[in-house]
Amino acid sequence: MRSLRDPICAIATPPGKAAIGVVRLSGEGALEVAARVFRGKDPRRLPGGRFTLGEVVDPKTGEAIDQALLLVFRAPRSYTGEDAAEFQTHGSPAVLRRVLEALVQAGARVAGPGEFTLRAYLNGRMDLAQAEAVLALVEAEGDLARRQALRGVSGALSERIRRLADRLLDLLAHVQALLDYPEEGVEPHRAEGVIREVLEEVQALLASSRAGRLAQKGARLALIGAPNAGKSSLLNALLGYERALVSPVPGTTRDYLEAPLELFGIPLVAVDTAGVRDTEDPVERAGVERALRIAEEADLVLYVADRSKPRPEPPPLPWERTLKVATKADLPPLWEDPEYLAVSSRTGEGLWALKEAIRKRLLGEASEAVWLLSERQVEALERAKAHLEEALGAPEDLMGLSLEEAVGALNALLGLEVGEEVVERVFRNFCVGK
Ligand SMILES: Nc1nc2c(c(=O)[nH]1)N(C=O)[C@@H](CNc1ccc(C(=O)N[C@@H](CCC(=O)O)C(=O)O)cc1)CN2
Ligand SMILES: Nc1nc2c(ncn2[C@@H]2O[C@H](COP(=O)(O)OP(=O)(O)OP(=O)(O)O)[C@@H](O)[C@H]2O)c(=O)[nH]1
Ligand SMILES: [Mg+2]
Repeated sequence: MRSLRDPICAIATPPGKAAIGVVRLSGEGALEVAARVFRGKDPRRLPGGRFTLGEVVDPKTGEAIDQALLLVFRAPRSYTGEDAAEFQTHGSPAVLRRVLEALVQAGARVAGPGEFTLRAYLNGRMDLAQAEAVLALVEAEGDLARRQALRGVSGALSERIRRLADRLLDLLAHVQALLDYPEEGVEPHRAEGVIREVLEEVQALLASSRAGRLAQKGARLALIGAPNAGKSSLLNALLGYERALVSPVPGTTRDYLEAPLELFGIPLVAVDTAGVRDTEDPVERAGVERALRIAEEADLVLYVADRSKPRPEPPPLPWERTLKVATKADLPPLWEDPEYLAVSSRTGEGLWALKEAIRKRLLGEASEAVWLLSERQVEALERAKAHLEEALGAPEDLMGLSLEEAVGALNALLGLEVGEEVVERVFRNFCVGK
């Protein structure tokens, strides 16, 4: 791993022009480095938590690069836990690049991805689960992902994991006592009760991981049905604006069409497709084949059928991830089926219920308390689960071993006693400057 205390610097704001840009600096000697590039009050004499207005200058030539606000942080009261500084300049790429160069000339090194947060972790400012939550927060696209990630950053998930580990450690102490002093200690069936409770919570957390992934990565929602069923109209109704062409002519949508749609904070891509029917027209055929493939690949399919026409024969669809929708509910129905949600794109009737149904199908009943935020966290909990299951059936002398392994897995989730490779892998995914 790289040196862990030397001064590092990075542009923290996104590439491109903006009103303000931020360059961060952190590490031992950061304020000395800052002093070499700053004309104004001496950063070395500023107390932490203060800012001052001055100029960033080229340390070799003294040329002014830009006006800047300088923020000073003093260890351990900073994001990283080290001495740190931030330069807030005008947000032009030309300025930010020069400020970064100046800092490098003054003795700092350009930070690797996630290196600021890595230091925050190594300095005990946050655990590994919180660091992953920082990553998830930076990457959050929908409001749900943002909310979940923020809970992780503030330590709600870590707190839950720590409580579970504590319970197992208590139990472990009892089991040990039982072995050492067999006449006292715990009844075996009490141990089983505790393990079962912990196991249940672990399983609930694991069940939340699917929802967490969905909130982060979003989902694809495919609208499939016969020509003229009202797919494009439904897409427009869900979006709230006229994205797709609608007409009374069957076969209006020839190729598929994608539109981003945020539903209850979940980032979705809704895909409108060509109406599915047997046809000789090669172009239309290609569209139909595409539609069916899109259904196969979608996270959720809306099978759309017109209730004001004779009931159509449905195409082959992945029914376990399909919601059935009966459209044109404002017209007199020719058929009814309680499995179908009746909606009208024209009046908006049933639209809210459909959105609710989509949310439920995607997120399941996952409680919104805390969610797992990475594959690594899922793996750690899977391991904890396996060892807890092992402990359930085991005689007392072996139960202790399995409990220890389970505690180890929970601790690993928090980044306690994990190897360098694990830590490196977590931070590799970060962006530079975080
Ligand atoms: N300009 C700026 N904005 C930012 C960050 C940053 O690093 N810089 N953050 C980066 O992710 C987030 C805020 N996270 C932070 C967490 C702790 C400290 C910090 O200095 N904590 C000290 C001092 C607290 C105080 O003075 O009240 C401490 O906790 O001791 C700073 C930012 C979001 N906004
Ligand atoms: N009354 C009523 N008419 C609707 C409703 N939804 C769609 N329509 C009409 O049904 C016809 C077909 O709608 P589209 O949305 O283009 O149907 P589609 O499934 O996309 O059709 P293709 O692209 O040809 O596969 C249009 O004339 C719409 O105005 C509805 O809720 N109520
Ligand atoms: Mg259409």
